[in-house]
Amino acid sequence: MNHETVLPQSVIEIINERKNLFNSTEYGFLIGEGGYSSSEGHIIEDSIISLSMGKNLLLKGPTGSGKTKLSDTLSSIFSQPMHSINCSVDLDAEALLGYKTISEKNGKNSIEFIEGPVIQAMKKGHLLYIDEINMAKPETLPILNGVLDYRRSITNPFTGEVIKAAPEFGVIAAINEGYVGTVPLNEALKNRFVVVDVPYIEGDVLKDVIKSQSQLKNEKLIHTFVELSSDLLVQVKNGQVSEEAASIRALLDACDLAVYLPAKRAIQRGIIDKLEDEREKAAIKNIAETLFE
Ligand SMILES: Nc1ncnc2c1ncn2[C@@H]1O[C@H](COP(=O)(O)OP(=O)(O)OP(=O)(O)O)[C@@H](O)[C@H]1O
Repeated sequence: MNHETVLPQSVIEIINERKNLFNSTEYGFLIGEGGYSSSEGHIIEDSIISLSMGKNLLLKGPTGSGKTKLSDTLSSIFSQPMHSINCSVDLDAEALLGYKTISEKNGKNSIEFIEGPVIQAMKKGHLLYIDEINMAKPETLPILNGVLDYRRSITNPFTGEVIKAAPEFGVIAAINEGYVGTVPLNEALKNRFVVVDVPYIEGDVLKDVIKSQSQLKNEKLIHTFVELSSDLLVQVKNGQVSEEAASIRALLDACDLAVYLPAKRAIQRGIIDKLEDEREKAAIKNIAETLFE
């Protein structure tokens, strides 16, 4: 069975309201194959409602849990292009807002400002996706405080231009708490978002995601990979292995490889060898030995 999420009437209405802001008429009410899937319907519903009401959305979940997929799905539901920022310690105001450059026109040099993702998304009324927001240096992001609160505006420090966001502008950020290199998100910044947890999917929903996103078509193997994932999640909950061991991204890699490699070798390459801790690796190898021939 394909798990398509039929959006509740209230959500369809709010999308319809919001749609009046756009020219486009093309968007899907069914989130089907290839889109974000979850047995917890509230994840998609709450995200849509929050964005529709002009709230900033913070997706919180471990690596490979579908945060980017959910953002892409929201972008297609709203028929709204998305501008992305990948945060790192090197992220600076220029990477967010844009930079000045010298350009030549009719033999004359002039200084031109190339708009960055924040200003483009604000002016065009697009979505802004801020990935790994807790990887940025704490002093960099406060520049966005005015963009993220009721003011929805910023004074571009490079040009002096005051930019007021178009009404349909929306912000989605993603955070992977506890991951190496992350810093706790500044309270004032966190306070400007509504938070939606994005956990790893399990069971039939996971089976459908494997079927639609992996090249693996062998039903029995797919079933066993779903069991593997469920066992890994138990180990994560018991603190035996780190959260990323149960990443859906890694699982999909292993499923793909299992089309051509024996399953245990596919798991070694796709899941085990991505980890550092020898005890963790041995624990997962052990589970794989018991499940796969
Ligand atoms: N619930 C889900 N529905 C559909 N696809 C999913 C889901 N969870 C994970 N995936 C798939 O797993 C892979 C990883 O997902 P994605 O890149 O969205 O994770 P992420 O949470 O953004 O990871 P990271 O924190 O490392 O950036 C993608 O191929 C995505 O399609």
